[in-house]
Amino acid sequence: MSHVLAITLNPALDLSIGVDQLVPGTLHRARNAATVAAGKGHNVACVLAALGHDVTVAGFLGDENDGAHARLFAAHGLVDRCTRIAGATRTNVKIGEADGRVSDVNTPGAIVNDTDWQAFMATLDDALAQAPAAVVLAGSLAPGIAPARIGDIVQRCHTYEVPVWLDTSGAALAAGVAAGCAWVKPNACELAEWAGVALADEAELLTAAHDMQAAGGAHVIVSRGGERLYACHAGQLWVVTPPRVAVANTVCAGDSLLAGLLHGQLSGQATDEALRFACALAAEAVRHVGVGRADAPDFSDLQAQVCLETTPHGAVATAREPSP
Ligand SMILES: O=P(O)(O)OC[C@H]1O[C@](O)(CO)[C@@H](O)[C@@H]1O
Repeated sequence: MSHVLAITLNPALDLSIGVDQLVPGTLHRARNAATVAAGKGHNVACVLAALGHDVTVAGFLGDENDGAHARLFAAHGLVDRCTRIAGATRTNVKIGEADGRVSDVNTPGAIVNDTDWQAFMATLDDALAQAPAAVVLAGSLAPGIAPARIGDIVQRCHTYEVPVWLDTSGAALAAGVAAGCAWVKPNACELAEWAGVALADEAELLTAAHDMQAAGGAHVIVSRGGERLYACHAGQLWVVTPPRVAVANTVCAGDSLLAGLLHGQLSGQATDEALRFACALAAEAVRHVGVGRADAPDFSDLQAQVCLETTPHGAVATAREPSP
């Protein structure tokens, strides 16, 4: 198995609250509530560790409340290289309704100053010198981190010849793509924001994905919630239809997808096999709070239910609905 460095520049404590139905402006009595240590890179790290990889985590954690993250890292055997900063790691609120819909309120996070940044970059150099097989750079930027710094991280990874898997949004996504990443995982909204246009249909979405490849994302996978997703990889367009599952909580689906795909690549799986595994892992994740589990008893069935189609890049406009 491989060694991976997972970077989360703005981690969070996720406070998940279950209500029957969210009615803005009214009092809700929650059915349940739980707080877990999270953040996109950390979630990816947990999945990869469960799949047998050796994972180091880096980024920032507030020194006032790092206990939950430290316990998470210990429980998953993650090597903790996170830079402690003054203040508290943010809490993000996830309100889940009985029908599986989730409303997210993601807060800004503790401020990262220049000294914190220099400390982080020194740690990054150290971690890259250990020759990880890949770097995952995922999530939003904490206040104080300029988007251009994503480009600095990617460049530093190039110096050590380590491929970067990027999952972020807005100006940080643009900076990361421009610096050149191995894989980029925008969702459809993030891709539209990057392209600067509303993506009215599938053809426009695929054009934007190919533009992202041309701009520096060598391979691009576009996630679309429970709908079929698209992967532009090695001259092919892959159209992947997920299995239908009862949706309980969608929060970690994208992180599970990215981790599953990276696991497939690191394990030498063929593209179709890796996409099938990743898509099944994302579907498994939405059945409960938290990341997808490949040890779920019906995981092979989920994999078998993933529908894959492929066409050459030139045929993007004709990507079809899967056969019934
Ligand atoms: O960094 P962002 O984009 O605010 O996203 C953070 C959120 O994303 C998640 O990692 C899920 O993808 C949550 O655990 C977390 O609250």
